[in-house]
Parts: sequence; structure tokens; C-alpha cells
Amino acid sequence: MGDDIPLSFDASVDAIKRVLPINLQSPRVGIICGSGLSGIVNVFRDVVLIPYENIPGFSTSTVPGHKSTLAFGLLGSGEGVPVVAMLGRFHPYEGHSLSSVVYPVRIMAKLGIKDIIITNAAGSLNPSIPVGTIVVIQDHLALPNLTGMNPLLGPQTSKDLPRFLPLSDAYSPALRRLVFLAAHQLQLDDSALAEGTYAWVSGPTYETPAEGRFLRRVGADVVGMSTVPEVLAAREEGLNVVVLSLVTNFVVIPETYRSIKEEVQAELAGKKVELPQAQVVSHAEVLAIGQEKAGILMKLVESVVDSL
Ligand SMILES: O=P(O)(O)O[C@H]1O[C@H](CO)[C@@H](O)[C@H]1O
Ligand SMILES: Nc1nc2[nH]cnc2c(=O)[nH]1
Repeated sequence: MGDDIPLSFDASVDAIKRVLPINLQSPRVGIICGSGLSGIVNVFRDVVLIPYENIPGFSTSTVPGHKSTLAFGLLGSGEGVPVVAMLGRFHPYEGHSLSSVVYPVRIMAKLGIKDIIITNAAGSLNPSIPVGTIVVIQDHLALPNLTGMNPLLGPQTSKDLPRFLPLSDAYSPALRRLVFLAAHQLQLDDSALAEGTYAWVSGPTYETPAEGRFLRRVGADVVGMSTVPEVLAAREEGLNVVVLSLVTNFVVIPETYRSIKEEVQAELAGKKVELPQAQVVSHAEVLAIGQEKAGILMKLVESVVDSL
């Protein structure tokens, strides 16, 4: 946890390749599975699982719903596409350094992936994006990046990488197009998918109502505690990125608060008063919705991989 990245990535790549059959050694697509979304491995063929603890430089995920395993296999119809999936990711709130959080993305890039499909569980800030919707992310808003918590801060891992990375094209239009076409092919209801902007926050606290309103007003549709660091590292490594957020809950953003001062005045005047009960979100709820809807997300991912 919070460990520094090794000076060379070779040790990690060697440890991985050593246990892989030749047909899986050069995966074409990387997948990152968000909270409760690791089931995709069930549709891989020729699966090889490597625990993170066996890979130098990898940390361990401590969050329920996140395994600590790298899965290799073939995905899709016909011969299948060689893929690598992170069954469980690292979040800064667990105490992992930002360089540890993005380390697996860099290793997947060294292994040769060209495209990365990043999934997450997220809270909706947009009343027209209900729980269960899969949001194809078109942009992000990262307050931590803007205020000095950026995984690309510091010495570069390679002189070949760009020092000043543009992010105006971070989310591949070509891959997003494939997602919508895949949804059409799978005959998903039009409302199953939406497009939106992901706000990255550090967590581990969920948003206060005021924070929810703030994020909504500055243009975010969903909010979560992951993904953006991975997107930045992936873009720095030259990968094409697509992000699918599964909405697991609404962020509670009441526009008006009931005044407790007025409630007490009413109580003192002899009225029966019931204090407002705030709705609260829990990780158990996030995982439950994840479990319910993971099937659709996985089919979508498989179909996109098939169409690459
Ligand atoms: O983004 P993923 O890893 O899917 O998980 C989301 O769910 C957790 C909170 O319930 C946070 O870690 C948040 O980021
Ligand atoms: N920050 C944040 N992360 C989440 N992950 C899943 N739901 C939420 C949420 O409501 N807020």
C-alpha cells in the first residue's frame, strides 16, 4: 500500500508472461472491473488467473466487491480476442499511492493492449439518469486533478511519454460508437444507456447534499471514487479509452432543506413534528445493484470486444 513503483516494469511483465500460454501473452484489450463487476471472467475461455500478490509492483485491493486478481483469457465469438481484466482495482482512499493505483494500467500497456474498457459503479447526479443505467462517459471533471492530486505529477516513467497530456480527446469517440452499436445489436432498451460526465472525488465519504448539488451544477452526471487516474495513465500510454459507469444509486441532492429551526418552533407551539429522515447510500446497495445489472454490462463489454 502506498508503495513506490519499481524503477523498471520488466519484473512485473516477466512474472505475468512466465505463467501465460503463448496465445494469451499479448492481450489486445484491457478491462477494469468496478465494484461488484468482476463476473466478466465467467465468459472468458482458456482463463488464467494471477493473484496480484504474485506480481511485483501490484498492491492488494481492500474494498468489498474487488478481488485482487488479474485474469487473462479469450473473449468473444470465433477464436476470441485475447484480453486481460483487472478483477478489482485500487483506490487512493485505500491508502494506495496514485502511482500504485495506475500501475496495472501501465503493465497492461506494456503487455500490448491497444484499447481499455474501464467500468465502475457510480452515483447519479442527474434526475434523468436513473439507477441501473449504464452511462457511456464522454468527459470528466476531476477536482483532485485540478488541485494537485494527479497521477501524472512527478518524474515521468518514460521519456517517450508526453509531458503535457491533452485530455480533450480522452474518451474515444470510436469506442463509444461501438458501445452504442453493441447495445443496438443486443436489443437493449433505448433507456439502458446514457451519455454523461463523470466526476472523480477522492472518497471514501459519499457526497453531502450540498456537494451533490455543486457537482451537478458544474456539469457532472455521475460521481465516483475511481477511474480518472486510470484514464490519465491509459491516455499517457497511448491507449484508446472507453468508460462505462453503472449507476447504482442516486446522490441525494434536495434543493431545499426543511428548517429544523421552524420544526422546533412548530413543536413548541404544540404541533406534532416529525424530523426529516435523510436517505443514505451504502456500499452494500452499490454492490446489490452491481450484481443485478452486471450481466448487461458484461454482455455489452463482450459485444464491444467482439466488434473491435
Ligand atoms: O469505482 P468503483 O471501484 O466501481 O467503486 C465505487 O463504489 C465504491 C463506493 O461504493 C467506490 O470505490 C466507488 O468508486
Ligand atoms: N462518490 C461516490 N461514489 C459512488 N460509487 C457508487 N455510488 C457512489 C456515490 O454516490 N458517490
